Amino acid sequence: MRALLTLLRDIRRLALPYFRSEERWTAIGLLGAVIGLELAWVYCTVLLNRWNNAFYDAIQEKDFGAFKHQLLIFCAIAAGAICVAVYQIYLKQWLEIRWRRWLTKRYLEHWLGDDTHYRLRLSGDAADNPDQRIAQDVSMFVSQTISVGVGLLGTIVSLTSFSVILWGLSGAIDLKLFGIDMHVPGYLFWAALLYAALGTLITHFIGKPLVRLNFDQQRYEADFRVDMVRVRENSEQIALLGGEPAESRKLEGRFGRILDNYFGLMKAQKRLTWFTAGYNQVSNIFPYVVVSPGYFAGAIQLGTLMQTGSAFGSVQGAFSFFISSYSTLAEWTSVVNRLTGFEAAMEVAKRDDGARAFPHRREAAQEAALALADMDVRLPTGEAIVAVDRLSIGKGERVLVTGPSGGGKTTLFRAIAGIWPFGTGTITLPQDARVMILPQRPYVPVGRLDDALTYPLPATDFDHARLAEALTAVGLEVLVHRLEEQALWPHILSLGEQQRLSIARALLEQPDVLLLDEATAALDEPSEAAVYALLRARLPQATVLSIGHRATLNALHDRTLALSGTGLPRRLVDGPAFQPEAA
Ligand SMILES: Nc1ncnc2c1ncn2[C@@H]1O[C@H](COP(=O)(O)OP(=O)(O)OP(=O)(O)O)[C@@H](O)[C@H]1O
Repeated sequence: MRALLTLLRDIRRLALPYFRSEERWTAIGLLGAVIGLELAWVYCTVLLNRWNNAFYDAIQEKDFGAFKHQLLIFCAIAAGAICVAVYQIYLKQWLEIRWRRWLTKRYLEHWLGDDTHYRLRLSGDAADNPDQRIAQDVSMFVSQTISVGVGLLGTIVSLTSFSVILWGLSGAIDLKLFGIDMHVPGYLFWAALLYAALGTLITHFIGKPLVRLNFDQQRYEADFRVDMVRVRENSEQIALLGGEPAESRKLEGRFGRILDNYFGLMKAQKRLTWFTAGYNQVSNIFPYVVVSPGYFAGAIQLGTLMQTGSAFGSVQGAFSFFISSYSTLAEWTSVVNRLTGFEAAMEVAKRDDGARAFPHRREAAQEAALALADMDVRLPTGEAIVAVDRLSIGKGERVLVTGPSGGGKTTLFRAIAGIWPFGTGTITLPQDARVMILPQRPYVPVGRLDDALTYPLPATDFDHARLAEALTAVGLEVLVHRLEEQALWPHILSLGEQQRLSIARALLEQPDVLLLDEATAALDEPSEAAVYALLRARLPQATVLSIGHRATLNALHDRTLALSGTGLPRRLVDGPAFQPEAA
């Protein structure tokens, strides 16, 4: 019961925001229309039920005139029912796609805002496969919420209408139970209720494992898909390393989980279908078995038998809503659980953001380009890896940061760039200073080269001549005529070319603080020196902090910082470049 209440609360929390959003009037209007059409559908079935009585009476009486008249009435009811069915599906789909558009946009904003996507990755497996949550779960949630919600409403209305009809058609019955004489009015209604309640209990008992199995199935499918995308993205490395057998083993393992779970699903579904299919078959005949004694005793006409049978079927069918929709409900429950988990994980990631460990203070009167104070950079496990007591770097200064591999240099840069949340301390920058970080392996999006060059700004923000000039300055003049070409640039460009491209990006963006994390490591030494000379010439005001291991970098910088000490945390101090001990 507690689980049901939690589920209902989760559904409400996921569904309500759309109906309170700026689109609320269209949303409410569409929902109202869909509900109205559902009620119209129930009304058609009530009319058909009444029609049953007159139609079968006409047959029994061999009254051809009445028979023809009833056929005409049937055509009118059927025409109405067809229109209702067509427009209900159409408007339902309309509501679905609008709701999905709104919810997808909202999730994308949450996921991509405040570095949440990165923080979710840092926090591990809290929300597996966000892509699947946004692409598939949102769609399933919307369509299933509408169909289950409207279906449930239709069922309740249908139940009420047919219960009244059935109660009116059904006489009272006198029973002797446990030696007590009982007078049961509307006994057919109670018979339908008992029949359906028993069925529902058994269905729930048999079908319970489906919720978990559906949840896992979606997760395993997504893991399998993501691993294949990784193979595609790293196909060159895999081919070079001859990693195909390893990948194949891994993918087969992933698929094995899908398979095992699917077998579980099949077995659970089979068990459930044994019961529900049998139940549905019995349901076709059960009402007539219950009502027929009255007919054979001559108490009721054929028309009344047919109408009562159909009303009984409708009441029992409505009571059995749970049975007929169990698989959908199970799937819906797992979708709701996945989306709730995703929202909760994003909330946690954002809450970390609220208590951001490294507040970036912006001060108008700040003299230094970058000041670090009392910093304690930590790993997600809480272990401190880098400490900075007090450090001030002047405008235009070129600083080389050195230290042992794995010492925490990149992590320190992440903290300065504002994306690393673990640790304490203060980072102070001038009011409008722009910070840009260039990693060793730059992100080069697929698409047009000019968009890749100016990423994340659109290429249209720059004129062609400027882009061509930036490319030429970094030695990529051969690419100038391909600026508008769409291609898989991350696979086409060598790592050195990608590093040059990202230097060109920095020339265009003109940051105040430029962090180079081994951003020129793929270039030969003279080319690297040329790039640093270019940066000095083109960005003379920019403060440049570089991480690098080459001794030649010393001469290209004004100052050197080193991570000192052997134990953790290592302290960042002014001093000679870190020298690895000879092995
Ligand atoms: N997301 C993360 N989760 C857990 N540990 C991490 C994460 N990122 C980095 N680390 C760990 O932090 C330590 C420092 O890593 P970092 O990349 O900052 O080192 P580095 O000094 O830049 O190394 P290198 O010179 O080899 O590039 C490493 O032990 C690394 O495994």
